[in-house]
Amino acid sequence: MTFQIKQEIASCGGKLMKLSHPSKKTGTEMEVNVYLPKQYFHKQDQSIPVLYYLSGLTCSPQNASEKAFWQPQADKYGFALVFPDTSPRGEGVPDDPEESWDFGISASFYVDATQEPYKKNYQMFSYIHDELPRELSQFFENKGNSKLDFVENVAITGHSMGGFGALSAFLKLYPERKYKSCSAFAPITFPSKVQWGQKAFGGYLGQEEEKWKPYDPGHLLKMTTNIGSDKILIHQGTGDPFYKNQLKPELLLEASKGTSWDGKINLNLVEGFDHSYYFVSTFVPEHAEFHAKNLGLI
Ligand SMILES: N[C@@H](CCC(=O)N[C@@H](CSC=O)C(=O)NCC(=O)O)C(=O)O
Repeated sequence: MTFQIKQEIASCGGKLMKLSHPSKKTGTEMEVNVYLPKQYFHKQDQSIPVLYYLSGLTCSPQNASEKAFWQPQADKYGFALVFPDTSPRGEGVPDDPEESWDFGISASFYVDATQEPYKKNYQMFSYIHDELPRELSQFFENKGNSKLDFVENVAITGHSMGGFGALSAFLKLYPERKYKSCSAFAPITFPSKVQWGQKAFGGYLGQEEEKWKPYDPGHLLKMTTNIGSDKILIHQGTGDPFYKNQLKPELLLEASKGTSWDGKINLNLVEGFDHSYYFVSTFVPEHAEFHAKNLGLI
């Protein structure tokens, strides 16, 4: 299995690679964008770490590649970026029976579905955190002057549904500390408690709430122990139309009380910002610095 290079675009000091590959996990062709920072093009002594960015509902790998302005930050610190897709797509992939944008295609919630008809293709957790990093490592091995580390020295972030995906994966895989750091922009923080999450978890995982807990940051905080000084960085705009009914970061803080994550969630409520990429791009430099520190770049 390998990647097809759909497009290579010079961007900032590096290059954005638009790739696609057949995924065993989803049974579909998956698109993914990878930004190679300027450091990649000059021989490095150490492997270049990778930041994974998970996008929100309705997105493809293009939204953040075009509008989040991560690329100058990747060049500044020397990390690569991976922008995966938000769901499987294509012929035969089941979508939302209600034809809404909050479930189905481009709304996978990054879980491994257990329910019909979704379980065949919606294996996004395994795809993103296992298959994709392995495949990217193989593809980039022995290419270019520098090594890229897609597996070990990695961090994760995301926006909205993708913010949830980042928190969920960080905490779910925390015992092995797969991701060195996690941040999120306007994430869905406690999906079991809000309509978007209940619909998605119900559809992909079934109606039994117990089955939702292993993906829900609000529960995962209680199921995994912070081993030291790890912090989670979150920004949330107060002018975001989804803030009070779907995102609810205060619920996550409440859930962290009395756990090893108490005081470790750095929630920044930012006055007036909405849910758009104007908001995301404003705070990308702060998140980039946070991850660069945790990836040992500064
Ligand atoms: N189409 C919807 C709006 C959908 C939306 O706001 N999507 C966000 C993520 S929401 C949570 O996951 C997004 O990132 N959109 C892409 C973009 O480029 O802004 C509506 O009609 O309200």
